[in-house]
Amino acid sequence: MIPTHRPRRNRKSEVIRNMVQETTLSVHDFIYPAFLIEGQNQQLEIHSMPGIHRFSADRLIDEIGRCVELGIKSFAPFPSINDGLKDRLAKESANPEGLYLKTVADIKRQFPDIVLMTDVAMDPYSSDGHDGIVDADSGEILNDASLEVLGQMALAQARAGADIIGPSDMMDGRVAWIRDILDQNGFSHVSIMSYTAKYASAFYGPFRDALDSAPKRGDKKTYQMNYANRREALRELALDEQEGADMVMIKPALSYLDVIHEVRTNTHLPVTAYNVSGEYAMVKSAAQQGWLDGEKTMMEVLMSIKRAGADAILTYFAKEAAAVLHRG
Ligand SMILES: NCc1[nH]cc(CCC(=O)O)c1CC(=O)O
Ligand SMILES: [Mg+2]
Repeated sequence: MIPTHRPRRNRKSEVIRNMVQETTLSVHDFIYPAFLIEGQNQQLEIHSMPGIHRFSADRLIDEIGRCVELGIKSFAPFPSINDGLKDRLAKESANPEGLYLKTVADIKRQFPDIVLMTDVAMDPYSSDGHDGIVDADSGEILNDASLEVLGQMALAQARAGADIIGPSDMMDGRVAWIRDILDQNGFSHVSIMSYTAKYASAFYGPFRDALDSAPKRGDKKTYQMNYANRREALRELALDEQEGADMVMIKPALSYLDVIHEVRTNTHLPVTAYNVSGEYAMVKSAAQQGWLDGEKTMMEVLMSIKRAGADAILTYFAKEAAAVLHRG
């Protein structure tokens, strides 16, 4: 029997393959997460994230300059805060003279046209290493008391020049709370990209190493989602839409492509995905062993996240992938 249908005809040359390609990847899709530390002229590689560094502010500004040359225009900085500045209420998070907010303001002064997305969560500044306030007796993460802290943090970030506020804390009601505080204070132009479906994931390990932000006791399962659940992501989506999120995010990305797809088909908002530290580490470590082609795997990973339905991707691969895209 001779086949009457031959899908292979649409794959017979590179030109035809490109003609019928359904999904594309561009440097505009990337948001580059970056790690900030105290000091001057510091650039320390993160052991579990080969090729990714923790930069002092001056070096981070140089790094952003290099990325801008490659066409990357969106950045998500995260601070590593000295232990002496951490406390139960994460007070340092709203200090306009602190490392994070001063650097955010500096970056915006140097690069007024880039987009800076700042992180709202207590963990980098919390002596408990949690995203919300920990009740000293019960160990419970206090939702509504945390909103006060998160709201002030978001407002301070907007004052420092943030373009997008990225609440990664998973407290209930924080999108509406932050939206209200921003609007009341003249920041109605500042966007919110909600970490809408953020799962309690082992893939955050290298990030917590980089920032020394792991929980001191317990885990994050009472606020981050159970990775067995997909419908719950749609409930979080409906709430974030109602509360005024401008964009929604799924995190992590690779083990959650079904969630990305589901969210994509259930919202008109832009959908983003966070290709997290552990996902980066997996590819890098296998590539270092010579077990995978690192570059090809990277491009396949990023394309798959777009194919699942993401409009943009937070990824540690941004710089490397931009170089590949430039090469063509
Ligand atoms: N607010 C915490 C936060 N913000 C971003 C990440 C992880 C990102 C990554 O792994 O790349 C985490 C870790 C966590 O929830 O413990
Ligand atoms: Mg929520």
